[in-house]
Amino acid sequence: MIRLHNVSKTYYLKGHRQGRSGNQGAPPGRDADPRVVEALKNVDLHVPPGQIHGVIGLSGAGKSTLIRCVNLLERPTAGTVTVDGQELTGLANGALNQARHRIGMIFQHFNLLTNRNVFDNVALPLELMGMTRAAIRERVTPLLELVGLADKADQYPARLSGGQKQRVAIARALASRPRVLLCDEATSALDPQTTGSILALLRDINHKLGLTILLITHEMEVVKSICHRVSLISDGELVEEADVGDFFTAPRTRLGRDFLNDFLQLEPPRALIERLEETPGEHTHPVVRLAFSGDAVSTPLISRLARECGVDVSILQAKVESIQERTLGLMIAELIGATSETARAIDYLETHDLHVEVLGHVQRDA
Ligand SMILES: Nc1ncnc2c1ncn2[C@@H]1O[C@H](COP(=O)(O)OP(=O)(O)OP(=O)(O)O)[C@@H](O)[C@H]1O
Repeated sequence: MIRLHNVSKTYYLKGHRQGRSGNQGAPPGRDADPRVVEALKNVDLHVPPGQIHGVIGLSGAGKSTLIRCVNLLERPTAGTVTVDGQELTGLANGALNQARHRIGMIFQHFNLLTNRNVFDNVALPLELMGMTRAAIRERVTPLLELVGLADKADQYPARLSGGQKQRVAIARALASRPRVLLCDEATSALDPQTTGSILALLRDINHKLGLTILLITHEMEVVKSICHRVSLISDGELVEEADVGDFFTAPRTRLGRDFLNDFLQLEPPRALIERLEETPGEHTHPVVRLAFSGDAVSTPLISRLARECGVDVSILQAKVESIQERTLGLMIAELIGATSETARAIDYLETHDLHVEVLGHVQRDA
């Protein structure tokens, strides 16, 4: 439904004269011109119909640029953008405006018109499309019901809460019956409870209307609550992409692990971190992070480790998370035993579908 192929976006800041700096396209490094910002670098992204896809990254990573390239609010410097089978990067302005009717967008700060009431805010895109007042009413009324604001049609934005404003923005984004909804940090200005209700609404819309949703966020809670798939962006590049359950079980990049550890607050105690050594020694035992889902959650693996591998397990931290339909167990533990026994224990865990990450090794008698 959404396909970005080799998309790059470079901003040339004031003072830079394109084509004369001599380092256009130069790899970033000591000679890179600070007036040239490579906000996106060769991004490939595919979001199939009906998927909720989250892009997460730190501030300045390129999230906003990425989502704005999808409806060409920002025109990519290179690469192609295809939405619903139509290559937008190849369209002239008139055709692009038509194509944009199939792409709704919501923003962090809602972007409502303060001098229009709720009904008229939602009606605006339809007015611009030239629809009659009667047809507009027929379209807007059920949308206000869908977002739970049927009784607020005559209110002005100033008298609405943040969550209600975002509901109006969602109804407005849906007015032209888009196939795709882009969400630019849509819950970042909302408190946790309101965030939850807006995410539930987005999930509901995805389900009821089969709408494909691409969202950008810096909040793992958003990814955990509604995304099917997640991409990580760092310094303009997509560095990791995974199903959300797999990402929470075993992120593949350092950035992914940092996001996850920050979110889960599942780190070994500080005193232990200070004693962790990277390589095993003669008298060390491993400290591991275990992630398990499915049947493994309810299997008494820890007692079996003791019985079958002769290894004692000292649990330092543990939690169970629900990632949509999936239950995920996470644990930080020391495996105490002889080197050959702890190695066998790790093998045993891996063959029982646990993801094992060795965080380091500590001296046995320390
Ligand atoms: N219009 C612009 N002109 C010049 N540079 C820009 C422009 N927009 C973004 N940038 C730069 O591009 C890079 C990516 O910015 P972008 O806003 O896409 O990141 P982000 O991940 O959305 O960050 P945040 O979460 O803080 O909004 C940054 O270095 C930013 O300074």
